[in-house]
Amino acid sequence: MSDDDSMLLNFSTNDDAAGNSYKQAAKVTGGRWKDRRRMKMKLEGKTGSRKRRADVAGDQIPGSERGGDSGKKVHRDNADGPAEQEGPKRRNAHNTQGRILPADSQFVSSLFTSNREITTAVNTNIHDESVAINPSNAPLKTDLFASLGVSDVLVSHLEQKMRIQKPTSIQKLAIPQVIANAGKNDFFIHAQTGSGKTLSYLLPIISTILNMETRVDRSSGAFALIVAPTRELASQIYQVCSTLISCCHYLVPCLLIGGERKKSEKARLRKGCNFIIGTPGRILDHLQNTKVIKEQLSQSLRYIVLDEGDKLMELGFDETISEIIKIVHDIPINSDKFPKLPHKLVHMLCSATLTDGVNKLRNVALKDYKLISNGTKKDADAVTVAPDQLLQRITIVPPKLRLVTLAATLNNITKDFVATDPQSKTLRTIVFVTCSDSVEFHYDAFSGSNGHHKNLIGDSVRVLTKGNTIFPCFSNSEDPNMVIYKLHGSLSQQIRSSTLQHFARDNEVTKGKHLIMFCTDVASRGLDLPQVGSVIELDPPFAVEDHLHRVGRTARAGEKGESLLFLLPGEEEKYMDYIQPYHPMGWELLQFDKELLTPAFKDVNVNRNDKYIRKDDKSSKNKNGADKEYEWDTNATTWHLNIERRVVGDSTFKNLAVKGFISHVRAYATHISQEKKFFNVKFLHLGHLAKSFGLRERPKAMGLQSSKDGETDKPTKENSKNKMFRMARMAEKQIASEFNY
Ligand SMILES: Nc1ncnc2c1ncn2[C@@H]1O[C@H](COP(=O)(O)OP(=O)(O)OP(=O)(O)O)[C@@H](O)[C@H]1O
Repeated sequence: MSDDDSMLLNFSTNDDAAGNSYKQAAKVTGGRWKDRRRMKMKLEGKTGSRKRRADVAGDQIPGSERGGDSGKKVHRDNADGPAEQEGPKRRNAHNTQGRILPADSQFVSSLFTSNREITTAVNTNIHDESVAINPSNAPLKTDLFASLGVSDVLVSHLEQKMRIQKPTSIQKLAIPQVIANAGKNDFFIHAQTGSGKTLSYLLPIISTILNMETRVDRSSGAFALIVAPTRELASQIYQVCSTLISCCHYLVPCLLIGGERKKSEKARLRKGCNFIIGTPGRILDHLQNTKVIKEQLSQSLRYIVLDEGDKLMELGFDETISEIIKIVHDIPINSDKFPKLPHKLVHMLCSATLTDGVNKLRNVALKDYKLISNGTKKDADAVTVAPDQLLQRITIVPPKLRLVTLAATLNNITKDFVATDPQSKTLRTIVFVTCSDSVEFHYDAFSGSNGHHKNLIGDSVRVLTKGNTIFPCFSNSEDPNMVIYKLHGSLSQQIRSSTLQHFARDNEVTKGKHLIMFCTDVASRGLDLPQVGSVIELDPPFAVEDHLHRVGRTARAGEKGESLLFLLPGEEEKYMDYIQPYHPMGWELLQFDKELLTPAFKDVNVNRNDKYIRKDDKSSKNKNGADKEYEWDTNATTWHLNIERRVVGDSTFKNLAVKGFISHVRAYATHISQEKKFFNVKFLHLGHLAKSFGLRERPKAMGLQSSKDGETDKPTKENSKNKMFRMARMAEKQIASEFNY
């Protein structure tokens, strides 16, 4: 990999925004010192000591064929100065064949050249559209909750208030068994994502409490302790529980999660509650330090539920869980007080996927357990598959083109949504990346380009406003119907909760809009968000189980849903064979250029962030003086150039790009060992990958994160590639959750 292999040097700063003069605009601060010096000399009317050939081999000409692999020379030659390279002076340069370029040609970047070849020619797991599909996690057609032993009050509440009429298959299996066998067995509930596992443990617990026909209230003590791996999931379970028991106002739930004030949690515990729901660390903290929680649990506690068991283990909560179980076991049960409740503690473990971690937790937490699974294989090693109705798509995209292909994908989804004349509907898309820094970069890249947005919730939600042209389907005159969100573990708990709430609720701001959330795996587990039409995995997950959980945010409870997985050409292509067993209904393999970029970028005019071209260059107009329409690949290239220009011109954005890139590479090194053969940091083309963060080259010459605008970057002793590998190795040794949360 050469230093500047296919890296672009021919772009200008966004002087539009700054309103600067030509000279100021040419003050490019990024790039290598040689390039900056050459540019400075040029501006001062001096020429460089060494004349280079003026050939422009490999550069793209609008409408010309893609290809060519001689980017290196081109970029060096084109490093003269931003305005000039794309301006009229350079228009008579030669192309690869020595042909004089037409006067109205523009030089555009080499986004489409020097990319690694895609070797997968045939889809080995074709999704057959002609096969009729029954949604695998949908409610059943004939069964009723009443026949499963659910209390009458709950049944009518479910039907009338929650619009839930029929049980799903896992609920049909779990509810009667938990009601009948509680006290004799523990339970391991294992079912697909979105199949209603939450109700499959809450309904039998609440029904058992209601069916004992003993007067209970908040002072009766806590009957169930429910532990979830993330604060978001714990809050969601708390919401579901609150909604369910709103039909019996005397029952009260209590939420204990990290990030909240312990003092107010203590006060709530003191008032009394019947269900304690929380994250492991905070629950253990209260068990060890808050006297009143033990009083709440003593005598009444009968159920302990560990939701998303594998994630609890993956996040390293095994010791915490063991400690919680030990403390809880030491609290005496008074079976005389509630004789109709189970006489001993019932442990329940829930998971959509089975990992070694779950097996370990099963051994720690469950005794004499019954497996309740709606899988085809009735053993604990059954493979969980993606919901049948999920339309999985996969696209193999060269690293340089990841960002622009993502833009195209989001653009296409929006266009399709707008075509349905949504009015009061809301569409949601979740984009998964591996680390917080990458979330920050993508969030800003897709929302903060030109200040045409409205910030909400401490700037974690941005409503795009008129004039925002970041997506190719928008023009200055259109009102963009997109709201962009970010969610990751480095945000404060308050912001995380408010952002998620805003994303999940339909309101005046979100009505008729396409809501796009950039997030880490913090949103991959258990979250039940309404109308999520698409999930995009821009970065493949750290482990295949996470893939199932991520795609499981859509196609829930029988609804339709689509997901798109981005893979890189090369070793990552083999990942498809690896995940094939999880997708028995097959997938569509999309060609990123024909099926994603072309529909998004053809027949649109991508705004140039370069006023010299737009205002003075007649070549950008057609005979009638209107803007000329370019080929889709030129539009895609221009779109990408706009991002690159922003990186150069906006030091804050540049910092986000550099941090995003570095963290992305570090996170890449933390794929689990079984999957390293597909995701090995050594296979990454760092230069090309940097481009997908809007960087001209990997952040060697950019001084990593330390350089301030206008300052010269300090030379580093260590070769940046080695440094990247060293950091990756270091990161590997650290706990993987750093990147998740
Ligand atoms: N019987 C039912 N009929 C209709 N909708 C249901 C039914 N049971 C649950 N749901 C809805 O299905 C959605 C998914 O439920 P839930 O979150 O419990 O799934 P899950 O199996 O826990 O998924 P995950 O594994 O992703 O956590 C929720 O919106 C819930 O309200």
